[in-house]
Amino acid sequence: MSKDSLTDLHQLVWTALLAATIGAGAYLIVPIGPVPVSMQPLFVFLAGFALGPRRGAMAVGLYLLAGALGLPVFSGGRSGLGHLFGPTGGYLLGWLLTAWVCGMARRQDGTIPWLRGAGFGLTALALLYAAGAAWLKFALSLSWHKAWLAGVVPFIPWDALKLGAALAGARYMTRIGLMPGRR
Ligand SMILES: O=C(O)CCCC[C@@H]1SC[C@@H]2NC(=O)N[C@@H]21
Repeated sequence: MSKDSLTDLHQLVWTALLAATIGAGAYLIVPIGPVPVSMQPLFVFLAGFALGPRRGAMAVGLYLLAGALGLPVFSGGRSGLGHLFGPTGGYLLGWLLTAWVCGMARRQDGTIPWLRGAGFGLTALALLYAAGAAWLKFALSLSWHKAWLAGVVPFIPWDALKLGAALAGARYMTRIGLMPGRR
């Protein structure tokens, strides 16, 4: 097998693995209202940081496809198009962009400097909140203020921690040579 095909296979395995971990994170939730605190974003951030923009977004795409087709991978083990386009649909679809923007922190040589990672990560998080809260507002006919209170405020400290953990995790995985190189 050539080195390029091995790299492709390695990337494919990690893409599938990270898609599966996002699904596993859907079972680690704290239901606090229409939007739960969940571990899914940790793995979405990790997919972006560890795989880069294209593969990171592919991992999320794979995850969304699995959920849309009926696998119980959305928060609390839910599934289906009804949930994908339900009140939390803005976060779910927004994760494609989240993973992409986190992935942009990854340099050509695979390194992710702390500051660069934090910059792209926080930008990704702000975009995710904008998509998630705007969708929530229209799905549940909330005021902007209520959408902000239910869809953004309670998550900020936890998501900041998840972002830091994902960044540290991706840097470590890259440093020990666990992540596939670029083609
Ligand atoms: O219904 C789903 O499967 C998606 C849940 C979305 C949860 C959002 S993601 C951003 C924010 N951080 C959390 O921990 N929960 C919300």
